[in-house]
Amino acid sequence: MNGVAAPAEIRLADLTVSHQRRAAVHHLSGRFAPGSLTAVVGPNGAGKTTLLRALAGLHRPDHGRIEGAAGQVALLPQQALLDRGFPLSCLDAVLFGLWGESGAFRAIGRAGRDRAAEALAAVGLQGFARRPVGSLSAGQFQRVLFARLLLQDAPVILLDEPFNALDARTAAELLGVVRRWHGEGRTIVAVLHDLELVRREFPETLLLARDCLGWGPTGEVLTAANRLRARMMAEAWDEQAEACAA
Ligand SMILES: Nc1ncnc2c1ncn2[C@@H]1O[C@H](COP(=O)(O)OP(=O)(O)OP(=O)(O)O)[C@@H](O)[C@H]1O
Repeated sequence: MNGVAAPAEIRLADLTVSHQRRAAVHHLSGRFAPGSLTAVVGPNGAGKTTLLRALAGLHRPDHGRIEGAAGQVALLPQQALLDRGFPLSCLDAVLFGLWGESGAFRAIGRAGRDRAAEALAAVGLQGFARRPVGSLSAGQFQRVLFARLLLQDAPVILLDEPFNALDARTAAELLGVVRRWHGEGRTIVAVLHDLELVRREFPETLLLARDCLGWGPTGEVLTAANRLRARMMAEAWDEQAEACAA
């Protein structure tokens, strides 16, 4: 990594995270080893996005603890959850990545703007600095969000459905960026639905169905029996059930 601190181990201890008192992640314990590359998979509503947001410090646990993540993490949010209607240039969108360094209301100097332009170029968006993000295709916008992660240069990178709805070329190029981050020793956690991709590229998998159904080497976790259990749990979810009191 370019002078970035090595990632610490991230430990989850009996973690429960809820929305409106309904548990989305339920008593989850385990660890992301430094430099590991982990896929988080599971049915719709399994708590995957909620877990990533909790790791990023955006959602407070109801119960249990997350250790080792504070100050280390950069998050790629799910594109479908972002509003692109506001007037913002690609360069400014990338510069948001420097907020942690500069503070929200401090001027960003020439060096920061140069780094943002370099990050745009690194994801194939030379000449896009002034383009409004609202005018971009889904693939171009995802490249902008990856450029922002490049600028953040964090030891731990959280990716929420990073390749969803992308053309094959963009997906392959952004996968190349993820491989490079992994090669640099960063810890990477990615929410994914494409199990072929997970089997091919991700050595570790966490299978979530609000409860943890498996966390370890991908081949051992993504068994037919575990996937069936995840589907059955999803079918049985009681959306009115409240978070357990423990
Ligand atoms: N802001 C919210 N307010 C209320 N409930 C929420 C909120 N966000 C998520 N939930 C609920 O929490 C549960 C887990 O949602 P989450 O988005 O974490 O699942 P997911 O595994 O990422 O799903 P998907 O694969 O569909 O993106 C779902 O039942 C969802 O409806």
